[in-house]
Amino acid sequence: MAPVPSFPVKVGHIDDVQELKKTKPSSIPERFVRDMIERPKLATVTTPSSCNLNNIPVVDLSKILKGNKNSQDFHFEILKLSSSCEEWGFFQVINHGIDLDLLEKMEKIAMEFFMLPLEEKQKYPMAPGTVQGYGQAFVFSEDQKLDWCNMFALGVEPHFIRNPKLWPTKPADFSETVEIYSREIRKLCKNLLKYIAISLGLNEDIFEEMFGVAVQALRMNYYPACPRPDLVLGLSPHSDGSALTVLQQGKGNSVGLQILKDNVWVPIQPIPNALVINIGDTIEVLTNGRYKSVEHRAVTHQEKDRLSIVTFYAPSYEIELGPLQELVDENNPCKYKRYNHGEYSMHYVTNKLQGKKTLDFAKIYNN
Ligand SMILES: O=C(O)CCC(=O)C(=O)O
Ligand SMILES: [Fe+2]
Repeated sequence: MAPVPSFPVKVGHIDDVQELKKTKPSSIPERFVRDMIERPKLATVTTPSSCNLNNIPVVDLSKILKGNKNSQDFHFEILKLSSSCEEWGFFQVINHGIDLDLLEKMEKIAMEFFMLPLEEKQKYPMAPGTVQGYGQAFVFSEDQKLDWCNMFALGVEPHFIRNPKLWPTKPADFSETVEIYSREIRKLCKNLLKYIAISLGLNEDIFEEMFGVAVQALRMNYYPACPRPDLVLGLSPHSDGSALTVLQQGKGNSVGLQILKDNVWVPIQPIPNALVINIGDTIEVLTNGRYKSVEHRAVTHQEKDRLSIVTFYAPSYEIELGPLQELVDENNPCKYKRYNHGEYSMHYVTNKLQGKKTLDFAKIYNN
C-alpha cells in the first residue's frame, strides 16, 4: 500500500476550485493567493533565447522501437534521449505506440469524472495528509497555500486493482479504461527504462531487475480557468518522487506545465498526441545525479481549463536504492546515500511540495 502518514493532520477549510468558480466566479480566497516571490509572473514567462522551443527535446520512439540496434536512427534517438535526461530532465515522446483512441478515451473519462457533481466525487475523499482519492494532495497545515487544482489519484499497481472504496463507478467505463491505459503506460515505462539504461552504457535490464514489482500511481489534475492566473499556481513547484513520470495533456488545452531551466520557468508546448516524460528522483539518485529530476509546476489560464493525466512509475517499496557503482568514480563521487524506497516515498508524501527539497533526504553533503 502507498505509505500513509501516521501523525494527525489539520488542513483547515479547502475550497473546491470547480465549485468556487460556479458560486463565486471572480473570487480568489486568500489561501490561494501566493506570496509575491511564488507568483507566476505571467507577463515575463518567456523562453530564454538559449533554449528556443524547438530545443525542448522530442524523442521519436518508433526509431528506437523498430530500429535495429546498429542503425544510425537508433543511435541518434538514444543520444537525444541521453542529452534530454542530462540537460532537461524532460522530453516529449512521439510515435510511442500507444493507441491514440485509448489516449482520447482516457481524457474523456477523466473529464467526465471531474464534471460529476461534487457529492459524487466526494465519495472518494482524499483524507487530510494523504495522496489518494479526490481533493488536494500535499496539504499538511491550516496556513499552507493551496493549489488552483482538483486532483483525483489512484494506486493502480500492484495492490489496488479495483478496490471499490477507491475506484469510481462513474463514468461507467472508468475502471476498465484506467486498467487498459495503465497497462499500456507500464509497458512504455519499462521500455523507456531499458533505453535509459542503454543510453548510460548499462545492462538494458538493470532497472527492471532492480525495481521488483514496480509501483504505479495515476493522478488526474484538473485546473479550472482562474480569474487571476497571475496570483495563483495550479500546482506548486516540485520534482517527482517516482523513477519516471508520464504525462498526458488534454487536447487543445492551454499551456500550463513549466519546468525550471537555468533559473527560468520554461513552458512545455503541448505537441498533439505526444506524451511528456520526466525523470523522477529515483533515477537521479541511481544515476548519481547524471540524469536530473527537474523542478516543475503548473500555472492556470484566465479563460481555459486544463487537464493532465499523470502516471508515476517507481520501484517496489521494499527496494534499497543508491547510486549505481558504474556511475561513481573519482570524478563523480557518490552524491546520495543508500536508502529504502518505501521510506523515501513516505518522506515524499508527508511533506508539502517544495521544489527539490524532498531529495535532501538522500543527499550526501560532504563533497
Ligand atoms: O499538470 C501538469 O502539467 C503537472 C502535473 C505534475 O507535475 C504532477 O502531477 O506531478
Ligand atoms: Fe510532477
